[in-house]
Amino acid sequence: MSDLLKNPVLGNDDIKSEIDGKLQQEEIKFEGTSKAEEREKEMAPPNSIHRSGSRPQLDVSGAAIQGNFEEKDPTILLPNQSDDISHLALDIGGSLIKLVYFSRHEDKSVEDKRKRSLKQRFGIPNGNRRSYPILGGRLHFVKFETAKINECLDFIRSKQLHCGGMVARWPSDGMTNENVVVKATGGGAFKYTDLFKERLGVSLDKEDEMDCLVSGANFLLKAIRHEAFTHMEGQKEFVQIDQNDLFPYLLVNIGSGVSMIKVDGDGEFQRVSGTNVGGGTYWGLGKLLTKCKSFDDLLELSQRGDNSTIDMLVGDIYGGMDYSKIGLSASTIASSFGKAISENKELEDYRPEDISLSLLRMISYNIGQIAYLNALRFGLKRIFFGGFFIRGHAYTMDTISFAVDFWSKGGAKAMFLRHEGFLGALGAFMSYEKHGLDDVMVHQLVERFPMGAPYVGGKIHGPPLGDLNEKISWMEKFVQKGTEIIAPVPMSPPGTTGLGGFEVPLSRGDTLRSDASSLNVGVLHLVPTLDVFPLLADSKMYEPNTIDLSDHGELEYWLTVLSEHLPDLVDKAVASEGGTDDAKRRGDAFARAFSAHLARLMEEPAAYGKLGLANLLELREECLREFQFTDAYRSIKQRENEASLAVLPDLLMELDGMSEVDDFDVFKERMLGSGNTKPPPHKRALLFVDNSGADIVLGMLPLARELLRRGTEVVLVGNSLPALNDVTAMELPDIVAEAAKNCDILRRAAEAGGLLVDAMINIQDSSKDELPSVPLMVVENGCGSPCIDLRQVSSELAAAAKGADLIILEGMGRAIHTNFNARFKCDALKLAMVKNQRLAEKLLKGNIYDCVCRFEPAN
Ligand SMILES: CC(C)(COP(=O)(O)O)[C@@H](O)C(=O)NCCC(=O)O
Ligand SMILES: [Mn+2]
Repeated sequence: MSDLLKNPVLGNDDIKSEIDGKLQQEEIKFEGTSKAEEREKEMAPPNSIHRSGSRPQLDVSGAAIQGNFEEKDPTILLPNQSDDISHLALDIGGSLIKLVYFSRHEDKSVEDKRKRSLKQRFGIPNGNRRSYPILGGRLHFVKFETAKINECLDFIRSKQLHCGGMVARWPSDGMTNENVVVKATGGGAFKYTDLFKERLGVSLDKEDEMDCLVSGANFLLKAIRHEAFTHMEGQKEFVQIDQNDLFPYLLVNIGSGVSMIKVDGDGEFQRVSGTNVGGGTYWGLGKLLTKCKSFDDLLELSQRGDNSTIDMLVGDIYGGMDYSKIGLSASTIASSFGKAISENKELEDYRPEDISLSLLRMISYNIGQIAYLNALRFGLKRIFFGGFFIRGHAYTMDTISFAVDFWSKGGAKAMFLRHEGFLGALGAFMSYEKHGLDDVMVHQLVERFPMGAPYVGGKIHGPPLGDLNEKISWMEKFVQKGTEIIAPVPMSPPGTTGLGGFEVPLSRGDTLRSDASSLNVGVLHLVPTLDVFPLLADSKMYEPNTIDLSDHGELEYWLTVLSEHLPDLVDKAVASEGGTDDAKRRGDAFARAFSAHLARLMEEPAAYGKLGLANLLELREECLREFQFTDAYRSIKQRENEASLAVLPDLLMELDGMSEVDDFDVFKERMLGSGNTKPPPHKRALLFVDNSGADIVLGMLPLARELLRRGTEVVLVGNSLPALNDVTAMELPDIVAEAAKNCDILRRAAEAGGLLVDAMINIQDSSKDELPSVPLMVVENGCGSPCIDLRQVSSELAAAAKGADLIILEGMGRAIHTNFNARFKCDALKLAMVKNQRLAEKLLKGNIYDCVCRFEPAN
């Protein structure tokens, strides 16, 4: 099916950088429009990323009542409000405060003529974004120690999370906090009511803890693709939950104490059991026995422990033998802490490490066992474990998993949740009447992992980061201290507890993570305009990534490739911002941040969820944007486009002079037919374009022209945000307009597609009396990466796809790294140059710079 050919036109990454004008930084302002903002609006690509300014402020200019004036509490819209305004919910537990807040951003997408004409053509309804409730923004997850509640209050104040959200109540309470009510659950919601009123002026609206745990868990399991995972013998495996087959399940929440809840549906549950031996027990007893100051220290200690010095093992009783008749190996714990009774030792004679591990195993095993017995009692196959006791700690999870596996004889599996500690807080958030999350779909959520935000799923330390400058300083500080942020190093095999039965861990220390410093929780972006690409043959089975990074060798290889490319990318990024000192400082911070991501992923590949190469490449782009490099290749792209446009007329002449277009068997037959049969042209082709310059101008546009000539409508699908030298949807109309000056076919089609509205002035050979042409259109794909995950594309692409019967995916990122194995409902052509020797050999049995042309006709 796959042919390898040489093609000099596709792909071009070897381009030198050039200094470009620096983008002015965003200014937060209250009224009017600053020059900086006007400039940014002009330059911002559709749905451009938000550039966070300093502290969020309310801009009440232009405030207007939405809906009925007679209503008691009408909604007031703040049209000029441009920064984070949040909804906040809290879970105040005995040990930790968990906080979930939502920040909404101004919709910066530009409704230009191209978009208006697309909307008409594809029947996209106006305002597919609900004006209220809030949707389109970010969900943040933050935690604090309850003992340091003042830090939490400072954080809320500094971010103004207590200011009541996007709506103010009319008319009496306006923008003051007086009648602002914050949803809260957990015992602290009662205990700290007065403190919140005193310090922040807000009232805590108490929500039932069990209600919250269940609705938080249900939301996560339905809305996040890789939320649940199993953890056995050090191996983490993500589990795809079928939304329609979620219930019933047992939810085990391990906080200070433990609740076991049988969940039968949304809001349908029963607390069937629990145990008072939980996280508080581990911490409390551990503190007394080891003098450890914190839970995390205690957990850390356990990693160096050997519990056999203190636990009584089956072998201790049976003279080193297994008790195989009842399935107990010699190394099975017969009695936790049991050795202490027969030895003439005092507490000081035991190592704190051993005590901590013994305690951890005792408690985790006990919870796992009770959970399984309850699952058995109610015939539940699935058990999900949450709560901050787990802390992503490999040993804890392995111990719980072992207990469930052992007692169920392999019939039941323990599953864990990435947002383990935030179930209650999320549930409290869900209890706001209008939060907009009720019917969020998996494909509308994108998780991102911003760097430099110690409060975002990170360790509890330092003041909240306000702006980019603080973030950069934070990165610099870490580097100076030589801690945490380290360059990628050759890695050891993925961590394993080597549990292999309920035995002494074979490996510990470095390979066992306590994970207290990185909770593996990112920021959840809600993007209501994302859709599943409707032409996927089977969206449930679709896997965008071709290369599986769970293979250790692949992971190491690609992390090294990205690490080696970093200096060159930083040079380009800094040059794209004028090479100023500020740009250099940001470039440095970006390099450190991205290196830290790579180091983190080397250490724990599944830290950010299921990892594929596409995620890595996207992470790099996101990281660039985080440090305000909005388009590192901007001037390089421009120069390449200009150079290519200059030779386009010659190429078109050459192509027109050819008797037959270079082609391959099946595609050729589909396009040109054989013998006397002339196949009908495709109705509409979607061309997923890739790079700027020769790639688009001399490759994809001439291909589009051939299709148009045959009467096929052409939709050019470009990126929503810049990524490397990829051409964006915003840039395409100008490129097409330039190309159209040399080509009637392109010109008429672009005109018919609404692309040339403003750009028709200099057309040299326009004749007015031509027949109307099939249209050439441009849509954005919803991505800002060199790869594309077709489960999450823009609504305009999804709409355009509905009438398409040919898909052309072009470029290494879109056609090889992702979608190489994707199957579609219609004809699909995958074209790419392979710019990596190893990939060329392994995947295609070819060589670097070979080109792939893969044609897969519709079934
Ligand atoms: C980043 C890319 C996917 C972009 O390729 P494109 O999609 O533009 O063809 C590709 O250049 C890539 O995989 N680069 C790393 C390969 C290497 O340098 O070996
Ligand atoms: Mn590209």
